[in-house]
Amino acid sequence: MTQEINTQAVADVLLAIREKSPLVHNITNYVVMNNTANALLAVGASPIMAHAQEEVREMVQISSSLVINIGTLSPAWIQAMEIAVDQAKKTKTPWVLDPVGYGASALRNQTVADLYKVCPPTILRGNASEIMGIAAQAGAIKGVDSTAASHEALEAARLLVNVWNNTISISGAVDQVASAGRFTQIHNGSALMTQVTGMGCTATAINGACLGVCDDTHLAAVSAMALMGVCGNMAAEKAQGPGSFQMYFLDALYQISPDDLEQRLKLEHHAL
Ligand SMILES: Nc1ncnc2c1ncn2[C@@H]1O[C@H](COP(=O)(O)OP(=O)(O)OP(=O)(O)O)[C@@H](O)[C@H]1O
Ligand SMILES: Cc1ncsc1CCO
Ligand SMILES: [Mg+2]
Repeated sequence: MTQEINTQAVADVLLAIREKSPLVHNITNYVVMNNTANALLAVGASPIMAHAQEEVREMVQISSSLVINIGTLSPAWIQAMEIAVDQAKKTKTPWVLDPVGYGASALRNQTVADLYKVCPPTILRGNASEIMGIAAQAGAIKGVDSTAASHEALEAARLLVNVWNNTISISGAVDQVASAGRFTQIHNGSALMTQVTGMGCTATAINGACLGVCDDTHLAAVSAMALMGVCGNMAAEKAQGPGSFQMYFLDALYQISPDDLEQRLKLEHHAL
């Protein structure tokens, strides 16, 4: 279902998360496991972190969405990710991929390719370099500039949307979400977010929460980056540095209201 993308629609997604508390199954990295579970709880979702091959099918079956993050890979985890994605395909559970560090090693590149072979993600959420790397691998663009700004990655996202017909979310100073025919920019956030590890991974987890309550994948992806950005603005007003920013960010996810979104959210829409 395609819905109009505006502040009210984002507020409705937030309220639905708080009302339904969707179970979000995460296979994520060691660095951010605690931060992302706390972020999901603060926004109103229910996190479960589980990566044993023996149980991931059952976890996907009872979850509203699946989040896969390749930040700290090992062979057993990769197998578990493939099993979980296979189960998500069977149960039509929406899933989000965070291709952390794509392009930095053959293992990361191969893992992403193998997961795509099982089933392409409902939402691909990465930074500009990662998205451009995946587009280059898919043959969609010619080369990768590792210092790519998110506007340079938009063309890569457009081509990936054409190949896979899914939603691509590119984070950066301005976040950009691209789906078939639609492209939304989110002008919020704070530079302090780059000084706390795993804010991108947190964004990916929040995408999982939004997908758990919203069938419109573009609206879900925009809502996630809107919540991240506005909470980033709220936290930055109080923080004295990365430590207190992390604390205030978590509080902002817990406290954020439709009014806060109304006052702060800056969305911009374009045709893709
Ligand atoms: N310069 C900036 N100004 C405002 N917000 C920013 C800036 N850079 C990043 N952000 C915000 O920080 C969050 C994470 O985005 P980022 O692009 O840093 O992800 P990432 O590179 O995947 O991070 P990581 O892998 O380290 O977790 C997003 O919500 C984004 O909007
Ligand atoms: C620092 C780091 N290393 C692997 S994953 C991760 C968290 C940010 O993505
Ligand atoms: Mg990242």
